[in-house]
Amino acid sequence: MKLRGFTRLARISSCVLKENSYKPSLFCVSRRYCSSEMDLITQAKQSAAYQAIDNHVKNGQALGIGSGSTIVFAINRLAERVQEENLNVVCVPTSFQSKQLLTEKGLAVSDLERTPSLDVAIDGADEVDKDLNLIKGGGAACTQEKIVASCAKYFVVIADHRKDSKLLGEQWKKGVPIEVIPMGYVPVIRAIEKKLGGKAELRMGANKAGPVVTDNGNFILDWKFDETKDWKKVNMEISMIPGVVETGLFIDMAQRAYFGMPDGSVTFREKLSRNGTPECDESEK
Ligand SMILES: O=C[C@H](O)[C@H](O)[C@H](O)COP(=O)(O)O
Repeated sequence: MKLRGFTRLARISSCVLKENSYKPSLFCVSRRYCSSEMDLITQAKQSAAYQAIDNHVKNGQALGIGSGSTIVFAINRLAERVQEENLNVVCVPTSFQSKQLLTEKGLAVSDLERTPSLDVAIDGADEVDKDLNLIKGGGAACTQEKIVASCAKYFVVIADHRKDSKLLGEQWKKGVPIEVIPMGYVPVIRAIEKKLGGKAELRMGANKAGPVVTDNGNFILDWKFDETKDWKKVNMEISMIPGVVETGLFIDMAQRAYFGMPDGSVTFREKLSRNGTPECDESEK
């Protein structure tokens, strides 16, 4: 299978996940995409974002577009491709931020009322574990991001190398973001700490007095946990607490994650189906 000019490398078919990479020396991914003023992390974000847009976006698609600093590069690249290749794509944003960026770039914006079924969703992450489970919500956008990702046939994550972990919590030390209804935030904190231990805190605004308010008018808790968890169970337990709107745990949702590396290469990890073949993004064929 060809990935926009790059040959897919050998499969590790006995594993549930496949690791692969685009080397800068062979493929010049980031050399093509990066400018010298950028620092290495910024370059890594851009390389991953560009690779994902180049591999997964095709004419006629409906796309879910995530939020955060990495997605900015994906939107830039998408706008370039739409203009250069005259692509007809429609984008469903996951936040005010991504809606505004898409609008500024002149890209067609839709919503889940008009476009409830998406071909591909692309989004950043705060951490990605070896099984492609994610922590998201560092920018308080996890609820809309999870809804949009759940509407996509294929969900792609883009991140710099710092986000790549074996286990959740290894790199990301700020805890699991949890969106809550404002009047219930204290009982939710108490319930989480009683059931699961750790410490949950109300996220406070940086340049605003008082708490961070999400695009949905809610608050965000950041739950710092003590040890590695059964994340599927934890996610369900937290979701059951009255007052919880959504968690930033994205369990078993992502099919592929691209990581921009400090040397300019891009690696990816993808989920394989039971017979050892990748869970395909149909548009990639
Ligand atoms: O709420 C924010 C989102 O989940 C972001 O996708 C996540 O925080 C990653 O953001 P960034 O690309 O800025 O690291």
